[in-house]
Amino acid sequence: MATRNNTQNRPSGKRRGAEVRAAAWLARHPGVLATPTAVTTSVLELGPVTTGSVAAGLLTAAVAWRRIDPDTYHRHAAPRFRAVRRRWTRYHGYPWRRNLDACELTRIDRRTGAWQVPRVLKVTSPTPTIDVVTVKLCRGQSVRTFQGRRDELAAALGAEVLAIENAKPRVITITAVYGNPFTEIVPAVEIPDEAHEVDLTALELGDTEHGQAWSEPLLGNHWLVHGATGSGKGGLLWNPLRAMGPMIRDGLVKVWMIDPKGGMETEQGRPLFHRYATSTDPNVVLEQTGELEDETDAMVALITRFRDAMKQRQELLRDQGLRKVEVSAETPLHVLMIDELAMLTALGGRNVTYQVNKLLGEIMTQGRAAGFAVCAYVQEPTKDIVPIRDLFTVRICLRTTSSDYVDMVLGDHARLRGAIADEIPMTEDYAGIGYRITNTTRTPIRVRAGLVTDEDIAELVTTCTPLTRDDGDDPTGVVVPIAA
Ligand SMILES: Nc1ncnc2c1ncn2[C@@H]1O[C@H](COP(=O)(O)OP(=O)(O)OP(=O)(O)O)[C@@H](O)[C@H]1O
Repeated sequence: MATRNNTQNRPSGKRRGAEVRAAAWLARHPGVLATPTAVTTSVLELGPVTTGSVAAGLLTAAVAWRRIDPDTYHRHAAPRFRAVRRRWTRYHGYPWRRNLDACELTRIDRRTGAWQVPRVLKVTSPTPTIDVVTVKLCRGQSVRTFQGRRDELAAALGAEVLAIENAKPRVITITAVYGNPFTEIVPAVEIPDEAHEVDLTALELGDTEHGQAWSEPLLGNHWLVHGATGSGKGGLLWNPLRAMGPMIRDGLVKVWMIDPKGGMETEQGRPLFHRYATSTDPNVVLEQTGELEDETDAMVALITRFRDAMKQRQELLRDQGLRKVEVSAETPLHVLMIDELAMLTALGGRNVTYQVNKLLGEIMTQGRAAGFAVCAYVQEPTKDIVPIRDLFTVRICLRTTSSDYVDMVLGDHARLRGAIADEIPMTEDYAGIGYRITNTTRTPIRVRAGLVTDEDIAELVTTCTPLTRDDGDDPTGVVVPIAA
């Protein structure tokens, strides 16, 4: 019985007629028919002059949009124009068939003898150097067929690197990266002269691959920065400090720095910090009560104090009937920076892990309106290390060691949309390069942080060390580490 059914369901071995195939193709590409039809109708009905004027008007509008507001143009219009152009020039017709054939990714149907070419369903082009191509496989192919020919296909397409993933049954996405848009080092961001020039809702960090300034909001946000060792996380610690330097100097921003990696990265900036704790410097642990027994306690104590300060601020706002803080010398923005959160949450022991996660959860759920922000830097973004991951509102993914980490940091399907941070080469030419996701369109954008040298940090310390020091006398007698 089964055999008979199989025989009945088997394809007849005959190809569909050419006119049926042409109709199916047109149904899949309605624009091919609709565009010339619309143009012809317009010429016949309105005349060539009016049609030409409308076309010229649309072109002028696009050019004007690009000139007047390049940000929104690059976010909304450019990816669409680019995707259409690339679809028809790179991923269609003869060039596409020839490339796949050269890589042995086409098939000959053994019954009909028809040449089968995996069909492009969709092309998106989130950035000028990244295309994401959704492809329907031929029967008998799998994602592994393509993954096995990845290098050959990259070479045939002229791409630097490809990432190939399953999207759904018999459908894959090919993310093609065409070169490094950052051929030159981006310098450290400028330190503004005065506090009023600082915009806490758009702190500059470097460049986007569109050649524009890359900024992120800190006020009302929490940052998660992920990158493998040597990926350039330092730039995302120092550039924001430079961008808000005058506010630190004038006491409008207070930075609480925790460096569980022994202070190698942050020691140079110590005079800038309102509070400071490292894992190795016993001098920063002042024990008045004898409660602080080791460096880890000092770091946990510092987070506790940060939380307490937030609670006090909440009370103040409640008393004043305010729901949100206005940054001022009386109510500054407090920023807790933790360089390598894993040292506290994964490696600090069960008690420390529990305390730190609880404190951070409390701070991050309640601190935004009160003017308390957290910036955490991690090499591994798994749930063990960052269980409170979803509370971070700004996330940046530099070079990473695992493809799984990309979605953990940037959100579901970020890698499918083109953020292949795991394919960023492990060389210094690519340090500081990573991806962020735009909140409006959810498309990934490649960014590069400014390179902050020791001289740049020294300049920051010289020009922006706070004018007055608040040594933080604590009525409880627990003295947390004090900078400088
Ligand atoms: N934005 C950048 N542009 C160019 N080169 C950079 C940039 N950032 C860092 N680098 C280079 O990469 C090296 C490593 O950077 P960095 O120390 O910031 O990495 P990291 O991610 O903090 O590493 P780790 O986690 O091991 O401390 C630096 O010494 C510098 O030469």
